[in-house]
Amino acid sequence: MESEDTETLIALVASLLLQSQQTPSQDAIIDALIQANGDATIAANILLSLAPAPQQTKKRKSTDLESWLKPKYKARRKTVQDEPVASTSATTSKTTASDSKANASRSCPFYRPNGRPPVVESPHLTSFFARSTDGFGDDEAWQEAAQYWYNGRMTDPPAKFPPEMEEACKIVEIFVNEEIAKREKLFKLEWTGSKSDSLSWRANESVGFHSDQLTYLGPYPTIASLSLGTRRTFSLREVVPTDQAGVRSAQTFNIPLPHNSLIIMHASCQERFKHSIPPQSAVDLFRPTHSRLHQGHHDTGAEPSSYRVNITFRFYRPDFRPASIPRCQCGVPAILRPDMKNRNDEETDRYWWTCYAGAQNEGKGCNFWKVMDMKEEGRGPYGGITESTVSQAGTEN
Ligand SMILES: O=C(O)CCC(=O)C(=O)O
Ligand SMILES: [Fe+2]
Repeated sequence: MESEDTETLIALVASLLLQSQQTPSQDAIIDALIQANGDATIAANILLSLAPAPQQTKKRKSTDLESWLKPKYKARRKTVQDEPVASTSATTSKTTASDSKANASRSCPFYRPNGRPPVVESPHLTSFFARSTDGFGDDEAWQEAAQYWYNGRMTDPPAKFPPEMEEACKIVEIFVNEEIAKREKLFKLEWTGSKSDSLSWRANESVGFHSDQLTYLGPYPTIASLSLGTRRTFSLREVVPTDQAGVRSAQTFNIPLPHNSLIIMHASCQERFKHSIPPQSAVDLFRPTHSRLHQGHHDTGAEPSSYRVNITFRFYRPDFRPASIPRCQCGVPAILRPDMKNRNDEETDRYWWTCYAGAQNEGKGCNFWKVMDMKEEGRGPYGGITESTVSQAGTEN
């Protein structure tokens, strides 16, 4: 029994119950499996014999779970795929954006992810905005790309930047480009300017350790992230390459993000670090300096609150335009991830295109996996945005 995979057992019990149209909670299934000593058929029968009554979810002592299932159960819930490498890849700053930007975000539609995302546990509300037809001229391809924001799930077209966000975006762009210009080291694969085509808005409790997917951003992106409201901590953890694993351990940097601060994840941050907003049992209440009244919404006044809004600015690169993104057998755009564990220098960097459909299908995707070949795929050139590209990216209708 111990050799059985917990996930498989749970899935087996659930499938045995399909006919009965019973959908017991995962805890109830685990409970029944414990009672049945790991036999899925017996566990299913136990659940079937229980009327849909409260006993069904009755929990055993946690020590049972601890001793028998917890290690595997925990692994399933693990929020990271790789283990924790080094360089200074992020800068923070107080921004000049005013509190009114928070007001703007309150009018946004939002999406609450259903259930538990399989890779990153992130209890937050999130919404995505795309800059009005800023997708390089005439097509709305970037709008389509943005539709896959929610864990690979196709959604309605994203909202366009409201005027307040457009204003905030322009302030952030100037600031980010000044910071990029100050940096001495430029990676060969990085772009030397940044223009934001998309905004994602999150009202967070926490976000698990992850590196942002590079699908439409390409390698070595610059990502700027504005924090409004309650101060939280931004954790940055190195991913130590496999060949250095025994030699040094991962470093974690904890960076406070007070209200109205901007953190810039510079080129190489997504390749070498994972970031998170860890859960906090106690937070300092944010005391707004003025009323947060917004048209059509309940006036929350200037009451202290534990609310935090994060607005992330991303530049969708033209050489990663949606039409050029490979689709897997599931018909969903593949996602681009760096090989974080096997990178020692830029020359040997590798990126993978992989199936993302599983994020919406209980982990069941296809086996699509392909190393990105920048040359063959016609991507680049890198090392800078030409003047004409900048102005093209900046075209607004
Ligand atoms: O809330 C934050 O500051 C981080 C959000 C984040 O990591 C993301 O949107 O990818
Ligand atoms: Fe992120």
